[in-house]
Amino acid sequence: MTFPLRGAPLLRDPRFNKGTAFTEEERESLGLLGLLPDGVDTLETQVRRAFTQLAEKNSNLGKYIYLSSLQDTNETLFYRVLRQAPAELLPLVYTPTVGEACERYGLIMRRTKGLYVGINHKGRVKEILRNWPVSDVRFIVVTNGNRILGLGDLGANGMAIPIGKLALYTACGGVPPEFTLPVLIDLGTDNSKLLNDPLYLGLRRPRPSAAELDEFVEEFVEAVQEVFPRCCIQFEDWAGVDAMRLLEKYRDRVCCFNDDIQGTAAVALAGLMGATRITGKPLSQQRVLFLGAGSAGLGIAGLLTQAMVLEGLSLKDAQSQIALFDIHGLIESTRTDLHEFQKPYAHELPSIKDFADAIEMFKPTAIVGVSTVARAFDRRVIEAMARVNERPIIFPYSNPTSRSECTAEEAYQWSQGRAVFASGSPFPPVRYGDKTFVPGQGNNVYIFPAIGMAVYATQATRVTDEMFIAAARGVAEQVMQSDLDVGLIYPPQSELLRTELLAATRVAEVIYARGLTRMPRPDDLEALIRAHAYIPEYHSLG
Ligand SMILES: NC(=O)C1=CN([C@@H]2O[C@H](COP(=O)(O)OP(=O)(O)OC[C@H]3O[C@@H](n4cnc5c(N)ncnc54)[C@H](OP(=O)(O)O)[C@@H]3O)[C@@H](O)[C@H]2O)C=CC1
Ligand SMILES: CC(=O)C(=O)O
Ligand SMILES: [Mg+2]
Repeated sequence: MTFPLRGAPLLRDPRFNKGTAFTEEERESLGLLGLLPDGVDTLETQVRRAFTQLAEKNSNLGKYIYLSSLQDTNETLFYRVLRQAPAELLPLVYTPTVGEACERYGLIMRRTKGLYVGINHKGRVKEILRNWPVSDVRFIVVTNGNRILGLGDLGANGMAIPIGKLALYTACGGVPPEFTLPVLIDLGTDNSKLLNDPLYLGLRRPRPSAAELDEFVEEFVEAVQEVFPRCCIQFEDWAGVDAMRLLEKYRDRVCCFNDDIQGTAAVALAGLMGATRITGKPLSQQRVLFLGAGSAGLGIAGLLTQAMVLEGLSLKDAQSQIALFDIHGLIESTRTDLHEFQKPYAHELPSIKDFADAIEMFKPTAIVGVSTVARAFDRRVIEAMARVNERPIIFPYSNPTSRSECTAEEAYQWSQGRAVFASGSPFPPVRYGDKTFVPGQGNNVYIFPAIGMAVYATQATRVTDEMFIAAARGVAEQVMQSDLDVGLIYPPQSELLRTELLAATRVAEVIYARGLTRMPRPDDLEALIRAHAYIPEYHSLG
């Protein structure tokens, strides 16, 4: 059978385009003569050229735009480049640079990617989904742009987040890119700066009520079930209250998960598992104080208590070892402004308005920053942690870097090199005394691609918390003593694909054990996962 695409349209198709790597024979048979310079490159030469071009861009946003254009032009080359240097390129296609890309999306836009599902097209969502050129979509990452990283409401500019997350499904989890679809549910924005920006590309209307939001999301979820029946939906960067409500509504009804709640929970759990190997205290003896009590905080608290229960604690005891502190102070039993999902952690504690005071009172072994508030872990906070712990666990998880609750340098300096540290966005190694610490990145990027791969390879029908615990264990088990020796509590990012394929295997074990797929169980799950992993290489099209 002859290949259906030819000539210029083939060069414009990122999935099949090889650019200068089309062979002489392919150029003859596919109508490409004269459309390319004479030289025939190997993929390796193209990779070398791409890295050289990338190095010539003198800002991170410039590098982001370059990589985004590469994705639009030649998908194989794009993923080959990402796979070659994940640790170096993740900060460009993902946090922190993706945050800057979202803030300036109207300006940097070249070619559109993904689907925009606008509330102005209510009643027509199926029609919009059918406009997507692929009929077998397996993964949608969907945001409404209302809580983009820690940057707040960025409206339709939030599209860069699903695009970035799905690129990582492929780069770090091995999910073939043709099965992925980034979606922006455009409900308008309350961000007046965007509404007044002539280059803003989203719907210019205020955000709807929660009831209207729910009704439109219901139409979307129903439409996905009909148009893409094998699709798993990943909710991403919704405002906390919406995120919690939608997850509760859909988690048992369709194949879906919320990355900010469940993915973040699993990466925090993996981090704590790594930290226990340094501090010598098991999970069941950890006391965790959160700054921020939204989707990420409550997600982590929930999964952590489940993991503590698996270590033998009662649910009540596990919950008593967790406390949350939000914009109004410590969450405690006399507070009358709490959401239902916060109440299990509203213990009989004094009313405290200062985070460092809360540390002195609660004596946590770990603090987790999911508040979006830059520098909230100040010197007093870190020193308080260092006073009540020999090895204080400090996790400033807010993204991007500009929202991090502290830097790695601050955590190590103010704790005299005793902190066990990981942050949502990356920090370079820190020298303290005669030791160099390598800060880990406590980011759900260690988890969602692994969940995606496991769901894809097994055709799972649901995503459960138990699968996230398995993913966390799968990541934690790959941390080497040599990593811990330099303070690194996650596997190195240079090995992300290998790490996530193994974590995916652990998740697949749960999927089969719980009957969450109708597929027969193969003997070798690791081989199943490996066989499904996308490899960025050219195939003969002649
Ligand atoms: N590292 C990772 O993998 C991940 C990191 N994150 C990051 O975590 C952060 C929060 O995300 P998420 O939980 O989804 O967001 P939410 O909006 O759901 O929650 C934010 C929470 O922080 C609280 N908060 C705001 N200001 C303060 C303050 N000054 N002091 C104390 N608490 C405050 C909010 O209180 P109130 O509601 O009362 O305003 C709310 O409880 C973001 O920066 C995000 O990028 C999220 C997911 C994954
Ligand atoms: C990492 C992530 O999902 C967030 O910051 O929202
Ligand atoms: Mg997120």
